[in-house]
Amino acid sequence: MFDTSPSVEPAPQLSLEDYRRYGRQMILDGFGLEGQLKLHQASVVIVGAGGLGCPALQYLAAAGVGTIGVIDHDVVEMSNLQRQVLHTEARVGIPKALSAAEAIRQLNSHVKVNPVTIALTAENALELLAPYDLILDCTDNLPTRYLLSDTAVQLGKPLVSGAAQQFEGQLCTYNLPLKDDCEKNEEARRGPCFRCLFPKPPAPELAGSCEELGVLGAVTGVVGNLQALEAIKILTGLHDGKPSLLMFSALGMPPFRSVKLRAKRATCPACGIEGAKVGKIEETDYVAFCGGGRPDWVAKGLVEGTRDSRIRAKELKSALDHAERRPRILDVRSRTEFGICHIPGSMNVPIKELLANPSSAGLGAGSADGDELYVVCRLGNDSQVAVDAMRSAGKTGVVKDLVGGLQAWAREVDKSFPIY
Ligand SMILES: Nc1ncnc2c1ncn2[C@@H]1O[C@H](COP(=O)(O)OP(=O)(O)OP(=O)(O)O)[C@@H](O)[C@H]1O
Repeated sequence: MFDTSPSVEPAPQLSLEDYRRYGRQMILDGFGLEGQLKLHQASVVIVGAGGLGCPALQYLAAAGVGTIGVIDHDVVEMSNLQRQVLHTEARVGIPKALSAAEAIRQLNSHVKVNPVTIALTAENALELLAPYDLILDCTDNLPTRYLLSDTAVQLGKPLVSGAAQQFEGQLCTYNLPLKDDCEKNEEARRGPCFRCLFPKPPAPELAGSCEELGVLGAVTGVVGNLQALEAIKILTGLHDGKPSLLMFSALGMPPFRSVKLRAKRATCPACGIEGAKVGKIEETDYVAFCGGGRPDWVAKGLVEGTRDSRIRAKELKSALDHAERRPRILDVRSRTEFGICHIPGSMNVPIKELLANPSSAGLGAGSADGDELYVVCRLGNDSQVAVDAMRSAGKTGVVKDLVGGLQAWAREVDKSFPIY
């Protein structure tokens, strides 16, 4: 017997153009019209429109995710174009969130894009992330990673986190809704959070940045694409709901390895059953918690109360030209680097030596403890660590570090300065 009763047609909610555009993925087993409609109704927020965020955004927009938020406080620079594939030469200097939004509109005008051009901080994270179903961590610093994880736990949302450096990358979804778990408790039905895996941040000297260590653009492309794929699988129900940590090494054979993750840590202060009240972690100073150099959204003075310990390149130039008593400059790079180039009249105390004895640093011949002292390095990270150490060791008077280091000096003050 054939079933001759009329089939119940789903109310068509996609336009004819949508069927043409998304047909190749809609014919996949397990995806179908239903999968496309789920993407259509979904909202995803991407924090960081850099090396990971650009490919992730591109594939999520192309796949037809209905609403996409893009949060990034930085502007496009020429050195970004090697891997941040949504930005262009013509958009150097404009905010990355706006540049990415423009690229997405050109790719898929049906996607609703919400660009946000300020940094995600403990003060605004709940408000900025709450409207979305799923969060992508495409950032490059530990304070933001802990902040995103804690906020995702608090909001009960999955966090697809990517990382890439040099030839290597990592992918993990935190707070993943589990499928093969019959626990009744909603909180227990989620996978581990970032704090479960990394209860303590690594020592600052072990957490290098792409700016310092380099990264191959295609590596961020691989990880960013995997983040988009993971998000699509979760949103359409194709994900197996088993948390794992995927490691990628471009030079390894095989290049991919993955480890299964166990349940969340019972004692995790963010999400563990025995921890503090779930999702109610009290952390607010994520930068202090992680130690080390401040991320650029703090360093550039984008957060209240951080400006007074820093000086910009043009201000330093003016202080050197006009001060009655010439301020001293302390260069904390290695002796080799100092030998290549330095601002005339600078003293050199390499950062390691300075940290071993911060109380006497900066006191060159003929100087007094209260003199103005400006600390410089190549990029503006070690100089912050130096200033913090000197202050903690009781140094008084004006002690500031140069924002963006000698690279900023070469960019903004002395174009012929031979910084490498
Ligand atoms: N708290 C934050 N809020 C918003 N965006 C963030 C935050 N932390 C980092 N980001 C953004 O994440 C992105 C990380 O991408 P990536 O490391 O490729 O870029 P980059 O910082 O421009 O690189 P480089 O360090 O080489 O200059 C950056 O665009 C950065 O501005």
